[in-house]
Parts: sequence; C-alpha cells; structure tokens
Amino acid sequence: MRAPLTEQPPRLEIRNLVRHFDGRRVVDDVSLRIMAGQVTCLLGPSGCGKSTTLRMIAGVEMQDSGEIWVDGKLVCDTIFRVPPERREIGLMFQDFALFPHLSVAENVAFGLRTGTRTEKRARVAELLERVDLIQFIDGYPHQLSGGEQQRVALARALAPRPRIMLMDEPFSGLDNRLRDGIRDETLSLLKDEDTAVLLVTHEPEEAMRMADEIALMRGGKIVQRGAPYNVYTRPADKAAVAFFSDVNVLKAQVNGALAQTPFGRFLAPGVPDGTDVDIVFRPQHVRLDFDRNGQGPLPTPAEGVAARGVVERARFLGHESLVEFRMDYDGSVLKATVPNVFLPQKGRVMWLTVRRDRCFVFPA
Ligand SMILES: Nc1ncnc2c1ncn2[C@@H]1O[C@H](COP(=O)(O)OP(=O)(O)OP(=O)(O)O)[C@@H](O)[C@H]1O
Repeated sequence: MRAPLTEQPPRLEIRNLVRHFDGRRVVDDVSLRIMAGQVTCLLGPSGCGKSTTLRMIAGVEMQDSGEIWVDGKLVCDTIFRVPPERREIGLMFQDFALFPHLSVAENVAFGLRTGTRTEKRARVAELLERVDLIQFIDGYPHQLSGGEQQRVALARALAPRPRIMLMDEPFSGLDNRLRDGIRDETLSLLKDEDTAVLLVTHEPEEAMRMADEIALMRGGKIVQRGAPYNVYTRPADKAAVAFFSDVNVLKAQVNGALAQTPFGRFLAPGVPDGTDVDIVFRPQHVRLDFDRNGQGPLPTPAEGVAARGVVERARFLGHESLVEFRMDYDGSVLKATVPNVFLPQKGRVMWLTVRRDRCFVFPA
C-alpha cells in the first residue's frame, strides 16, 4: 500500500504576529496561511496595520511576538531570525524604483546572485519576453513609460524566483487605464511562477480582481477571511459591508425571531427578543417602482412591502445612476442604484422594495 500523500505545508504562514508602536497594538494577533500559487490580499483602510504586517514578513521590521514560517521552516520568531536577504522573498512597492544608470537587462539581472552569465541572460530574456518588453532589453528606464517601468520592476522582483512575493499597493502609481491591464498581466505571471503572493491594498476593487483570498483587516486585526465572493456576499459585520460599497441601514427590534420594518418583516433567526438590530443592504438591491395613484406594488414574499420615498437627488455615475430618496416613514435617506441612465426629478414620488435575500441582519 502506498503511504498517504503528506499535505504540503503552506508556502507562507504567519502565526499570531503582534507589533506595538508607542504603546498601541498596531498589528494585533494576525495569522495567515498562503499556499504556493495563491494570491492573498490584505485589504483594509489606511492605518489598519497592513504595511507593518508586510514589513515584518519581509524582515525589515521585527515583531514583538509571533512566528513566520516559510515552506514549513521557521524563519523568524522573537529569538531566531533569518535576515531579510536570505528569506527568498520578492518585494514590490508603490514607489518601486529602477536603477536609472542600469539598462533594462541589468535591472532585471540585479537580484540574480547564482548562475553563469548565459543562465542569467536567459532568465532575463525569458522574463522580458513574458512581460512583453524584450525589445527594450538594452534600453534604459527613462525610455520607458510608467506602466513599462512597472513591468520591468515586476520582472526584476521575480528574476531570482522568490518563493514569496510581497506587494504593497504596487499599482497605485499607475493611471486607471493602464492599471487593469497590468494587474491582469502581473497576476498571470505570478501564477505561472507558482509564487505565493501577499498583496496589500486599501481598494476593494483591486482585491476583488486579484485575490484568491481576501483577508479583511481593521484596527490591527483580521476581521474576515475568504474568497472574494464569500467576503462580499457574506460579510462578517456592518463595517465589512460598508467597506465594499455604499450601504443603507434600517434600525429595528427583534420579536419572535422577526424584525419589523417599514419594508415588512425580516427574519432574524437565533436573535433574542428585544435585541436592536441593523438591517444592512446595498443600493443595488433596492427595487424602484413608479407611483400609481398613490399606490405602490403589492407585497411579495421575496421583496416584502414597498415603502414610499421622494427623490432628493439623482446622479449619473457612468455605468449606473445613484438616486437618493427621502423616506416618508422617518425622513431618513436611502440610496438606490439603477443600471444605465435613470435621473428622476427631485420631488418625484416612488416606491422602494428591498431584496430580502441580499440583506444582512447584524446586532446594532
Ligand atoms: N515606525 C513607526 N513608528 C510609529 N508608528 C508607526 C510606525 N510605522 C507605522 N506606524 C503606525 O502604525 C499604524 C499602522 O501603519 P501601517 O503603515 O501598517 O498601516 P497601513 O494599513 O499599511 O496604512 P496605509 O494604507 O496608510 O499604508 C499607523 O497608525 C502608523 O502611523
């Protein structure tokens, strides 16, 4: 009988990392596992501790406690420490800089410490082919556009075949038009090289586009981890919903596992009677109906009761329109998005319903 295949250890594992600055816990018990060929995005607002986490993994910052493991081997705890240059980690930051006095080929070859001249030249050519810049192999950085320089920087970071790639907002210096293409190209190159990637960003859209797994960080802690679809559709709390999009919030109190609202009753399974809850939903999950002689649509099981609102403001955003309503029931504002162009006049009466299967009920 064959021995069972042993499970591969994660390419990168961090366990319970903690870092204080000025008595404040900036990174608070962060643990993560990333397998080879997997991209994890550390996503969170400015100042939540993302870069500090990355810097500890790179070895340029020391943790107060916790461990860093690579391919099942301890790389750093509070006593033992492999120096940064021996960690086989590639780095890419927003303000990546190519060496201006070195040619494109020399820039890419910079980190290659082993191998003959021919082997190095072959690796450089392979990567420049891959990022579609082989024609610039003997050119200099100032002859390249920002996007092209970024691709050279990527080739340079990948040249020594790092086991792990750490990227800190690497695309934020690029204009929007370039960015999508370079993100996609970077992603496919990283996948081909089977690198484990930890990418730091504060842009949900970037994380959704790049990540196999998103680790949502707030106040030094990872508050949720999962595939982008799961983090988006099953957010851990109200702030997690709000991080990805505008939100609407209805306040209600639970009675008999139901929360009564102007939009009808919402299920609140397992929530004790008397608990105040927030019912949270995104503007794209509001349905709009025209007023028919003072009446809205009839209630349905999927969308409940319609509530009456008056248009306060409508704006066209490109691929959708955002309409804000002043609601009759308590004077609060609710937001709805509608595909394409829909710009009703201020003061127009409409009826709003909410897609129940897209609402989240959280304790207030
Ligand atoms: N060397 C330092 N000394 C003191 N405080 C620091 C130091 N480095 C970071 N901090 C603080 O730690 C907190 C987390 O910083 P960090 O750079 O990790 O956040 P971030 O999530 O990457 O934010 P951003 O997206 O703005 O870069 C911030 O409040 C920052 O001011």
